[in-house]
Amino acid sequence: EPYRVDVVTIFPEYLAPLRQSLLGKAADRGLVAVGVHDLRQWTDDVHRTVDDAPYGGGPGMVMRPEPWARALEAVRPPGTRLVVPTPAGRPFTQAVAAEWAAEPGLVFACGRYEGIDQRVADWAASAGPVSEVSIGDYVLAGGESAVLVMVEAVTRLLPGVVGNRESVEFDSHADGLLEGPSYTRPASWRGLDVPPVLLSGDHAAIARWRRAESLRRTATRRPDLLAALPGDALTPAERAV
Ligand SMILES: Nc1cc(-c2cccs2)n[nH]1
Repeated sequence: EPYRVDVVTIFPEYLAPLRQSLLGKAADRGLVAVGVHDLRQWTDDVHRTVDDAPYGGGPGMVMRPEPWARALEAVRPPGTRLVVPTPAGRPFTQAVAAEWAAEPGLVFACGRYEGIDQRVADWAASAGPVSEVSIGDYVLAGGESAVLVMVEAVTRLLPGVVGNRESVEFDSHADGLLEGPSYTRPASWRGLDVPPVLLSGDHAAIARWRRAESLRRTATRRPDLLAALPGDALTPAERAV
């Protein structure tokens, strides 16, 4: 029973990468099943209209509800989470990705920046969970790029998709901290040397050094993550720094 991902969009060709590389292998191995659906298939006028002017005025266009309801009724298995990318959404985080990876699958509704008629999300809630999520505080022209991001973040957490399980468990953000620097050969490169501890073979010292680098980088680049850590995440010694 592969993890099922369905995407409804007016730019189906934009989602072609979902069949490539990391996801491609996973799809070939039956771990993930991807369906991409053109919203216009569910329009009923000769011009295949999907959007209209916003009630209350304002710039841009809003996507009409009826084509969306028909598409979702056709595509969304009962109980499956509907994900709606939007700059006005709750943050999509590694923790959210892990939660969704534990479910049977996802349906994504790709809207335009001005949005989809709100009644679609309200109506869809009767057939399963609905998550309006943001992948960051910047504005895209449409949800398609956000879907590519979220599908990659979620499917790489599925068992068997990423070869080396450890590399997933030691991701940045997995322990709430940023990953520190990585190095490989040569030991000395253009006058720059790899930190000697990494060549020492002293695995306890290496683990300590890596933890310290991770904390330092998190404090420097993402103090917000540090503040959000649970009370027992840092040892008293680490908190004192
Ligand atoms: N995080 C985020 C999502 C979006 C859009 C989703 C749909 C249209 S624009 N912009 N930024």
